[in-house]
Amino acid sequence: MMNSEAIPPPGSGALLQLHGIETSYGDSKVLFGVNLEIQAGQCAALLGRNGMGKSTTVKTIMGLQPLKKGSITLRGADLCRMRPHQIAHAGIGLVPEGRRVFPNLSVRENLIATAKQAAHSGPTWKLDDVYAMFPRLQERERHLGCNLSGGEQQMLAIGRALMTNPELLILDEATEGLAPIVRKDIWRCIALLKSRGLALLVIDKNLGALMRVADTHYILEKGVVVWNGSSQELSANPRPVQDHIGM
Ligand SMILES: Nc1ncnc2c1ncn2[C@@H]1O[C@H](COP(=O)(O)OP(=O)(O)OP(=O)(O)O)[C@@H](O)[C@H]1O
Repeated sequence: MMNSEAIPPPGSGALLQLHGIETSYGDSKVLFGVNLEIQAGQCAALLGRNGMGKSTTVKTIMGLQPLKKGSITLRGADLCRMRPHQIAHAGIGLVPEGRRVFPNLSVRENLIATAKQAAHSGPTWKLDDVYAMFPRLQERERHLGCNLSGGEQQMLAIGRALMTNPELLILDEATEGLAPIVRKDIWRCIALLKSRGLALLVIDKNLGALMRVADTHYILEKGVVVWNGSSQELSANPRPVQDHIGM
């Protein structure tokens, strides 16, 4: 197990590195020095009870919430002064909580709207690749985003993020509110993405599924990483989950 103080300083070779990040909403501080890192091609899980700062961490990474203190680097490049579209361009794709597909665009238009060239040399995603992963989206190609089921919207949100050709994909509660069979499909897709070399940061309530796919886990409590370690460490000793998440 590594505790959060053991995270090396910026520029240590990780794909994504958060070092001591602090974020507030107005006067109310929510993140108190979060340390986290993800290696290329690895999957990290961000765990914690409701309101502990998981989505705020994601919003801060994406430049959607201003960083008060600390540093965020992608392959050593400083993201702190970048705007959200520049961060996306640098190689981070986001599947946001609540999906947020464009309701008045068709499936195809939603996918094409975010398409861009990869900023890296890894495998790239085109429309046909997304359709191969989610045949249902091809069947519904001409339907508007607002007319899709929750599961189809989630597939579209993932497909849209993949069309930006990220090196790191962040999924915030991607299986929330979906039927079990659709959830299974989303987990299958997450495992496939990992096997294709994409790095992932996943927030989800399903610890069992996370244990199967994640290499490392970070537990957030009141805006601080209180434990981090591997799936093996967590299965050998589930105490941190009992203590900090209550599962
Ligand atoms: N836009 C906002 N304005 C003010 N406070 C906010 C805002 N968004 C979140 N917060 C507060 O920040 C804290 C962390 O919220 P956050 O959404 O990051 O938690 P979370 O761990 O993702 O939980 P959840 O699973 O409920 O989304 C909470 O106390 C929340 O009430």
